[in-house]
Amino acid sequence: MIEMNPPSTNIFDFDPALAEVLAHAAHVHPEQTESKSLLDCLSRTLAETVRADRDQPPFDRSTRDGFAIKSTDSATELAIAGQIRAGQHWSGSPLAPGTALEIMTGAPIPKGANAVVMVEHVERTGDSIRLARGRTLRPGENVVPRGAEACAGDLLLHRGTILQPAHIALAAACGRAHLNVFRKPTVAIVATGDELVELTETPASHQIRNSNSYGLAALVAQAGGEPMRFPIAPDSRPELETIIRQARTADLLLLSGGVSMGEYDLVEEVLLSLGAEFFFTGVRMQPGKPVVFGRLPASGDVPARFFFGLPGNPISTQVTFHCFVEPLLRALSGAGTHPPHFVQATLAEDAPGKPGLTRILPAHLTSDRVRPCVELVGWQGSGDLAANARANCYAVLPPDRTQFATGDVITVLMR
Ligand SMILES: Nc1nc2c(c(=O)[nH]1)N[C@H]1C(S)=C(S)[C@@H](COP(=O)(O)OP(=O)(O)OC[C@H]3O[C@@H](n4cnc5c(N)ncnc54)[C@H](O)[C@@H]3O)O[C@H]1N2
Ligand code: MOO
Repeated sequence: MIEMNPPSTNIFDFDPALAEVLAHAAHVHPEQTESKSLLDCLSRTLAETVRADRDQPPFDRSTRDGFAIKSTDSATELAIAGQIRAGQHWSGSPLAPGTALEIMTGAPIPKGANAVVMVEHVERTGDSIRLARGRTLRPGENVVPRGAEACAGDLLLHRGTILQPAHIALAAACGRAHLNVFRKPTVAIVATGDELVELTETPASHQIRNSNSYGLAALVAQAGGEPMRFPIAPDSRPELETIIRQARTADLLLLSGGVSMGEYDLVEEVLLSLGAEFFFTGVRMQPGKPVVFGRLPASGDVPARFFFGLPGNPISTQVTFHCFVEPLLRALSGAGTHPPHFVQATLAEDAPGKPGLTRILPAHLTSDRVRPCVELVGWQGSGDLAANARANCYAVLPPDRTQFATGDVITVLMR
């Protein structure tokens, strides 16, 4: 699968193109790690394993405010022998038959008790209680036994986990104020095109603001990379070459624009002159058809580097990022091989396919809590950033049909 072909002949269907990226991602094993304080680890990739430092819960825990009793006593009147709050433990003698201990949520179950009856489910008379009429209590009810969630030493978080708030909370429960995470991969972003101006400049009527560098930087940061924005590269071989030589020091190189058929689309030519191998130079998809994926050889101290030439049209740039760049970037950040985030949803309106092309169109996903529904967002083509901002996902229309009908279940690319 991993082979080198002359650029212009290497056009893939969508699925093989994705398989090609994932095949390369599977060989990526970053090594550099750093220790970070726990809250700085959000969205970073864990470079170690986290084990339970003690049983969780560390004691048989009441899950309700109520009374700790022996379940076999539940039919009788019980004398209240004392109270246990969360943060306390019962230092008196084990619960005697015919007695109950008032207990709060989160408090340890005293010896002799095996269940908790909720305070709302008892009738209290002075210092004694009785289960309310019709109430019964099973052994273990409203109690989580010691170690039921995890035993000391159990592996709770795997190396390669992308740390979400749920993982941060679990690491905190294990007493981990710091974690070892993989160093963020650096990603050079080079926008090409003579028509581009930076945000700080006032564009002339024929000029375009360099929005792709910002869109890509945001996508890179969201996907766990460290964006490095380079100056705009003009459509000139020597200047493009100089910027690519500087940018290849990053772990991954992203170029936008200059990959189509035009006379000034020089990106592939310059990459080839630098010894690049090309895995694909186009994908039968829309938008994003001219997308290029390859690798620059090692040069001096700089190891071989993957690169993507992303089409300059801003929605093509973003769609091809989600489909191809993000999986490789995740691998470079230590998270292993992850395909893009696809889900299934029901089409809420008819949608036109294009035989031979996988269409990945800006769309809006809603859910009526029974099933997710998706509808296309009207757009003016792959330069329409306003339509893209109105969308929250992309509808994936496979290449084998001219028409998709309301009610069809289709794939959706999340972003
Ligand atoms: N004869 C053909 N023409 C085109 C083809 C084709 O197959 N045959 N493919 C079309 C498709 S599809 C796309 S996508 C574009 C991609 O072209 P490039 O990657 O070479 O991009 P450019 O021509 O440089 O720019 C396209 C478009 O995007 C705007 N752009 C570029 N960079 C930025 C940026 N950094 N920020 C904002 N906007 C940007 C640029 O101004 C153009 O409007 O080619 C089609 N043509
Ligand atoms: O990627 Mo091009 O924008 O298909 O339109």
